[in-house]
Amino acid sequence: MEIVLFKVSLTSSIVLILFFVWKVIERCWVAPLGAYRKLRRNGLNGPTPMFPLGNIGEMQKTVMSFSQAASSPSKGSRDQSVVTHDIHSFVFPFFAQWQKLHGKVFVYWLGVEPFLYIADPEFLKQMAAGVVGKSWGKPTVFKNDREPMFGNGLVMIEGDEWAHHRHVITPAFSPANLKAMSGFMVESTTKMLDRWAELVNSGECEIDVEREIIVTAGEIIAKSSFGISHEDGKKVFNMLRDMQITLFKSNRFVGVPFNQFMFPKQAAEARKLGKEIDALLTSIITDRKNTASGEIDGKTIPTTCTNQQRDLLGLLLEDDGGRLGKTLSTRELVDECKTFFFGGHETTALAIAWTLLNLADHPEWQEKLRDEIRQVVGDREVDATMLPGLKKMGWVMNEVLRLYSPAPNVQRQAREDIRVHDGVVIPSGTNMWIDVVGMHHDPDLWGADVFEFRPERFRDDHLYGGCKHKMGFLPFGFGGRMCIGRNLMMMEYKIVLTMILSRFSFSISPNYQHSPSLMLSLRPAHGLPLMVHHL
Ligand code: HEM
Repeated sequence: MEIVLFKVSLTSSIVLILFFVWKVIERCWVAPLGAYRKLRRNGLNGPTPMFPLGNIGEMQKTVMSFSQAASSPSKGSRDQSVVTHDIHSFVFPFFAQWQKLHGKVFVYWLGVEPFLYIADPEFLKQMAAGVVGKSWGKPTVFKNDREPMFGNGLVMIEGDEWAHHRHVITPAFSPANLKAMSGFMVESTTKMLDRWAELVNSGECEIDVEREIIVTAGEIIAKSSFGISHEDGKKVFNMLRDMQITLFKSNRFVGVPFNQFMFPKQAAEARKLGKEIDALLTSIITDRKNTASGEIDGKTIPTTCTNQQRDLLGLLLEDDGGRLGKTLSTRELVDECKTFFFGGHETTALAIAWTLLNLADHPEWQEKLRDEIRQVVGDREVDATMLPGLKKMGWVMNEVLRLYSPAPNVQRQAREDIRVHDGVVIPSGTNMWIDVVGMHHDPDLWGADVFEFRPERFRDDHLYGGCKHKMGFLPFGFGGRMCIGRNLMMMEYKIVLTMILSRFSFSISPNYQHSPSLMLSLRPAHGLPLMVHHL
């Protein structure tokens, strides 16, 4: 009997081990090889991958040799004190190199995941023509990787679920609703500028404006999203930032099978932070829901207290005959609040920070914007109604979003086969990496002055800045999945910049090193120290 039992358990263990080995082989070689052959049959080629790492090894080597060349004092090296806008080969050296060999559309591999690289707006136009918003997917590898940040929020969900969330959330971002948030922006910016004034008065004129503005934008988005009190806001903000840093440290091998086991400490830390953040947001949302329903612990509360706050969460909770926020569960609202935070604060802050760098480099544009502010705002406190009058500021914003797009790429996944043109079909499951920085710095699209800071290119063509192709300027993405927060961003950008320019002038600090780098967003690798002076 014992021998029989032993044989049965031995056989099941062997079967289990064989099954596991087969799964590994299938995941690491068979499935990727099948996808690789299918892509080649469809005329989509690129650098040769080495499974299971794909092209990650080559990418890391290119980055290393590029950084060594950039830091070497030999002839031809890059002077980091000079603000050159020719940054594509600096931010994505491997894409710049592969473009030379394979053109503006090719396939590369992150681990066992194929990515279709696209920097050709005409190809993008043809590809996107027949795909509606809810038919786009998001790369599964990033969904897993960024789950603690975005959960099942709008950035990550797909299909009917995405259509439902987008439909519920869109009205909250209407210009009329956003107007109520300008007060948060003025309040937090005043606090930041008072701090700058103290520093300057005490003789400390060098300020890392990137750090300062990221903190302020975090505070603004926390207030605009969930309207929480300063202390709660700070707590959620710090936890969300810690999580972002933890996740960034552990995402070097995205797409490589079992990569989640490579950084167990960071993964556990992110999970722990994720749970704490979710618990705090859940309690905030539950309180707000109870307040909205007019009941706390079964007791009716006075109607004067049930008026929802005019922040995004309040707008999503507003009862509109059962059509709006009531249809999002607390869990879904938690994920959307996290999504607004991560999708909204760093991108907006970086747009402002890169603008300050460019204005520091072009004092004549500081003056032009100050003149405009004097005419449009005068001595009054800036508010949302004045912003459309700040036209030149709009050109500057677009030019900065072109040269230093805080979202340097757009990521999508084909949920079904997509026919681009005769002979080229993108197979279902293929991920897409649309290289926004590549297109924004392409002389074929922008002409010989592509690397110059020339906001006036948006004077004559305020939507596309004279780009030769309408899909060549994509700071907020494209189609039905385009950024939902762009109006909020524009409002914050203009309010914060108006307030800074009205109180201070600035120039580039001798300690600034120009190194735009990819850290989820496009950031200055060594901060952004400017010399700040009272006007
Ligand atoms: C300079 C500032 C910003 C930039 C450059 C930016 C850029 C982008 C880009 C490129 C996308 C992807 C679009 C696509 O797939 O086609 C996106 C999506 C999104 N953004 Fe923004 N964004 C900014 C500010 C904001 C703000 C302030 C918020 C909200 C508070 C926000 C919330 C979102 C959300 C929720 C999505 C997902 C939309 C969807 O898939 O339906 N963004 N953004």
